[in-house]
Amino acid sequence: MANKGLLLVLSGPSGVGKGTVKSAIVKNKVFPFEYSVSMTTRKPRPGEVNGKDYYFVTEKRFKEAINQGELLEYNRYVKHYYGTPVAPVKKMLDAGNDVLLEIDVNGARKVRGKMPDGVFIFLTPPDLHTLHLRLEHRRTESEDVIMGRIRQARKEILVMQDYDYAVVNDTVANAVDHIKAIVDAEHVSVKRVIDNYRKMVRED
Ligand SMILES: Nc1ncnc2c1ncn2[C@@H]1O[C@H](COP(=O)(O)OP(=O)(O)OP(=O)(O)O)[C@@H](O)[C@H]1O
Ligand SMILES: Nc1nc2c(ncn2[C@@H]2O[C@H](COP(=O)(O)O)[C@@H](O)[C@H]2O)c(=O)[nH]1
Repeated sequence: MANKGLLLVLSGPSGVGKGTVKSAIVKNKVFPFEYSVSMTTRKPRPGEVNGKDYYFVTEKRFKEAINQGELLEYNRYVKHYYGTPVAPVKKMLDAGNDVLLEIDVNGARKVRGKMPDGVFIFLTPPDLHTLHLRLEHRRTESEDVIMGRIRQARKEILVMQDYDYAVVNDTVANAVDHIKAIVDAEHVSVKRVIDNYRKMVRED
């Protein structure tokens, strides 16, 4: 059986650039990974595709997913629910693929509790003013929602200490380079090599 893939949890405040950095990694083929598509009750933004960016569902369906134990974690974030379907994540990891979760800090804390072997990366803005500007320039939320997200960001930045790595997204190229270095190092961490060795011996 294949060695298990790495669970990569990329978290950080809304607007810091998680999606942009993830897309740059994919576009430039920096390293291979499978993306965990989240479920949400928010409405799709222009250009977002159901099943690719998110599974866009009703609140009724989301609550059913919670009750059926379909989610690894979920959170209510500024008026909407977001959650990670557990089955595809486990399947992709078991197949030996690295899996990337792009989730908020509350969700990341819950994943840490369930899957402590994950690699937890906090993407941070150079400063809060820059974060505010990025959310404004993105033009996907009203000023009201942006203010809610900035208020949330002030709290979120304080939990950076619970992460394994902090990466400043000053430029996308820098952030991508740092994340690549982290993933490369994690692949050869002694803990991971020993875990895989033990698995190999058990299967022998
Ligand atoms: N390094 C950067 N320099 C300048 N602008 C950036 C940088 N990274 C991202 N941006 C811009 O900031 C905005 C927010 O980025 P993005 O949507 O990727 O954030 P996010 O963290 O995924 O947000 P959310 O959590 O709300 O989905 C986008 O308009 C993006 O183009
Ligand atoms: N706890 C979770 N948070 C998630 C998940 N998917 C996305 N997110 C985070 O929600 C906010 C808002 O996202 P947006 O797409 O509306 O801008 C952002 O911080 C995302 O990272 C999830 O499955 N679980």
